[in-house]
Amino acid sequence: MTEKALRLGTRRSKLAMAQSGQVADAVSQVTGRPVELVEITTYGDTSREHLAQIGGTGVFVTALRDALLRGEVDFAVHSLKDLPTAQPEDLVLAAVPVREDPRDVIVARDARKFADLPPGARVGTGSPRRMAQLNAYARSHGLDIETVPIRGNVDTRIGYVRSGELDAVVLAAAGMNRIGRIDEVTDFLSVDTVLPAPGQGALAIECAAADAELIAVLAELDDPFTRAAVTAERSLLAALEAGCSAPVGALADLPHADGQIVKEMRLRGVVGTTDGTALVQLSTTGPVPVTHEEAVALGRELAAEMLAQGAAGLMGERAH
Ligand SMILES: NCc1[nH]cc(CCC(=O)O)c1CC(=O)O
Repeated sequence: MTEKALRLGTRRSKLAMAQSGQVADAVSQVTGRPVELVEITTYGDTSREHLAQIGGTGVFVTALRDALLRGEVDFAVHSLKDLPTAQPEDLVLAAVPVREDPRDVIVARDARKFADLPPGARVGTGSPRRMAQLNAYARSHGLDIETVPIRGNVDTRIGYVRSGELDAVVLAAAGMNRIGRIDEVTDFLSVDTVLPAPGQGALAIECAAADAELIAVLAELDDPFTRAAVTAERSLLAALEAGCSAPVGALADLPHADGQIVKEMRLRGVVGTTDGTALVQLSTTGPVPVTHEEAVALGRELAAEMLAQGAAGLMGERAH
């Protein structure tokens, strides 16, 4: 007797296929059912226009969500940092698995560290958040670098370094890990230097709100701490009224996790101008949130403090 396969909708990119494959294995384990990958092409995969012009990374998500809503697939896996903060009514985040390394990394020529890049170094990134923080660090440490806007998948981005067109590119550690290319990283950027995007390194497993049976099994893959952390980070992003391409970094973690039981969660947030001349960076701590509402409140609280310090003015036209 063969059980009917669960259908997992996925984008075709190397990163999407890698993370969908890993989740497929985990779901197979907990459900005892085979999982079949269903490839879905999104507008973001075929368009060459700059992401900002086609409405941010949300475009990657829309086609998957449409397939879920039409019942063509049973569930989908997203990079949490690419998910818009508004949750569609008929879909639920059934699981947020344990987060991987949230840091940004660089892949640089001659195995360079960020702080050792030669004068005039050209550093590729299409992310205003990365530009703002790298330029701010460079200014305060007397580093002479130029950030260069690029887009494209991981292969394309690393290709700019291999061809000599750029001295370094910035990527997410989690993505490099998932596609098996972590060995090519030449420097892991401390979160004290560059706060990651809200939700970076975490995955979201989404399915139809009506599919109670599937929701119940997917819940086994949920990590409550990761979920609380990314909820606080995304609440901050939403309360700043910023989109996924805004220059906003956020990370919720445990302040002193060295072997002790920690009851406090720290939420850090940053907003800045892409040239790095102005940054608003603040943090707050609260009891480890046990409810969704507590995590949301922590994010809102920090956003209010950041707005009081002029955060809105630094986000420019990207604020909406
Ligand atoms: N914006 C694309 C994207 N979405 C998620 C990841 C990496 C994996 C993750 O952060 O979970 C990446 C690539 C990158 O930023 O280098």
